[in-house]
Amino acid sequence: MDCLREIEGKQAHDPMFIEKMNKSSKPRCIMVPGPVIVGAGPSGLATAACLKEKGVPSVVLERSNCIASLWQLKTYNRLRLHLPKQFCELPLMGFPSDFPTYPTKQQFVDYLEAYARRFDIRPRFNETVSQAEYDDKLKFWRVRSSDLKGKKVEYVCWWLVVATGENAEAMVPAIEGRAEFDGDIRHTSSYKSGEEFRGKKVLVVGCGNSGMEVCLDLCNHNARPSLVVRDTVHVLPREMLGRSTFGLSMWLLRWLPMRLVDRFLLIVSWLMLGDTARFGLDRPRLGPLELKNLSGKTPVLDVGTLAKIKSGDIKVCPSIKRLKRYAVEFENGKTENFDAIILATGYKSNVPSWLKETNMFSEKDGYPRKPFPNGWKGECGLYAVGFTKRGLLGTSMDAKRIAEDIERCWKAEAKQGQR
Ligand SMILES: Cc1cc2nc3c(=O)[nH]c(=O)nc-3n(C[C@H](O)[C@H](O)[C@H](O)COP(=O)(O)OP(=O)(O)OC[C@H]3O[C@@H](n4cnc5c(N)ncnc54)[C@H](O)[C@@H]3O)c2cc1C
Ligand SMILES: NC(=O)C1=CN([C@@H]2O[C@H](COP(=O)(O)OP(=O)(O)OC[C@H]3O[C@@H](n4cnc5c(N)ncnc54)[C@H](OP(=O)(O)O)[C@@H]3O)[C@@H](O)[C@H]2O)C=CC1
Ligand SMILES: O=C(O)C(=O)Cc1c[nH]c2ccccc12
Repeated sequence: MDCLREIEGKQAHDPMFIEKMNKSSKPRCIMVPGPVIVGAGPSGLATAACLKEKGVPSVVLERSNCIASLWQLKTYNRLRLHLPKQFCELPLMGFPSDFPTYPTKQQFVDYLEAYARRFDIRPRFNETVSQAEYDDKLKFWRVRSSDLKGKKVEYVCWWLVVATGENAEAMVPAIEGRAEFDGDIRHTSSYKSGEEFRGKKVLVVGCGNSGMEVCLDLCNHNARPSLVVRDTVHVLPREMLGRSTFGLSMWLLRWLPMRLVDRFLLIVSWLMLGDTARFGLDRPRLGPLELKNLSGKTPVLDVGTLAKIKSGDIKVCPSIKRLKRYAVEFENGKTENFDAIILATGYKSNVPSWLKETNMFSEKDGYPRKPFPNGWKGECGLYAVGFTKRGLLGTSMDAKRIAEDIERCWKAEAKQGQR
């Protein structure tokens, strides 16, 4: 017996054994009276704040070690909001009045930190949700998370709010010959500044807002960027007629049909930017707002990149065929040398990797199946915030609706409890 006790005592101090026990033993179970919110980005914070204001407590789980990890850890230094601040504020607390129209990334992060403090939202950091499943017998959600050491916890709750975002994972395309290329290849989510590419020839793949702005940043740091454009794209000036293009569009949409507003945007863009097709940027057949509405594809809001394309500082290239040691062969048969490649190829949702549910969320793209504005609510207490392809404005709408809906059930439960 003493011998067993001695082994037990030694094991209690053996990190290898503790690690093994943590991994193999049953997860600790925590009953949560209110909803569990997965993700502490703007969407998770907005939902937690709206719930808090209605007296509903929640638990926020975040895989990273900070709030708004997309903004703090995965964006480049020169980033600013590209919609004016009044279209990007979260419910219940506006931006400080001394913020500029287009706040910098740091200002936006400061605002979110202040927002979390104001509503006393304290996410559980370094907890990655690996599985969430509805228990049909018990009528509860079971949400499993694991921390950095592999220690598992199971949260049991009535409501589950998915706030993991449209940008949860980088989209990295398979490119033939990738292993052969000897230069640096990275996604925009790990690009900070053109400083480290000074003097280098860099190929930027993808011409969404990230790709266009990274090219400009590279130019400003005396690197030599080329841009792969494989499809059509709408480039609009960020401002027109002394107003933000986005604000002006929203205002015009109150009076005019979308097609007419699109026509207007295209005429003004043509007057301000010229014919973008002349520089290798063909426009889609549908107008910018109609395309955004139908497919979710965001128009590029130009902050100076187009001028650099016109001046020849940024070269436009076709799709990549394959990579070689220090060169890229393009679909048109031409080969050119490059020191580095930056993939500005976008992001994807990670919901299908952890949520065991397929009625509300599509397994294909990890977005709610129901189109806007009905995608926020599923069955059995399941909700989605921030999957509308409408930026922070969409987040605010979802968060308010979700909090109202949960509040109704919460109050009904409380009444039943009193009886
Ligand atoms: C470069 C860039 C600029 C943008 N600029 C604008 C803009 O100007 N205006 C605008 O309206 N929108 C903009 N957007 C859109 C963007 O989607 C929103 O700004 C916003 O970040 C969305 O918030 P979110 O909380 O839904 O998602 P995120 O900010 O991505 O937050 C989701 C959180 O969930 C966490 N998470 C993911 N999976 C798990 C898991 N399994 N377990 C636990 N936690 C998890 C992530 O770590 C992350 O912190 C921009 C996006 C990008 C990429
Ligand atoms: N200042 C701001 O506020 C900024 C906002 N954003 C926002 O962040 C979100 C993500 O933007 P972003 O990172 O640009 O991603 P996007 O998804 O908007 O753009 C990705 C681009 O990459 C292209 N692409 C994808 N795969 C390939 C490939 N294999 N070869 C060539 N091209 C490819 C796509 O082309 P195709 O269309 O043909 O698929 C598309 O043009 C958007 O909502 C955007 O508006 C981003 C940066 C700045
Ligand atoms: O940054 C984004 O992509 C957003 O989701 C917000 C946004 C930018 N430009 C737009 C045009 C129409 C609707 C939303 C946006």
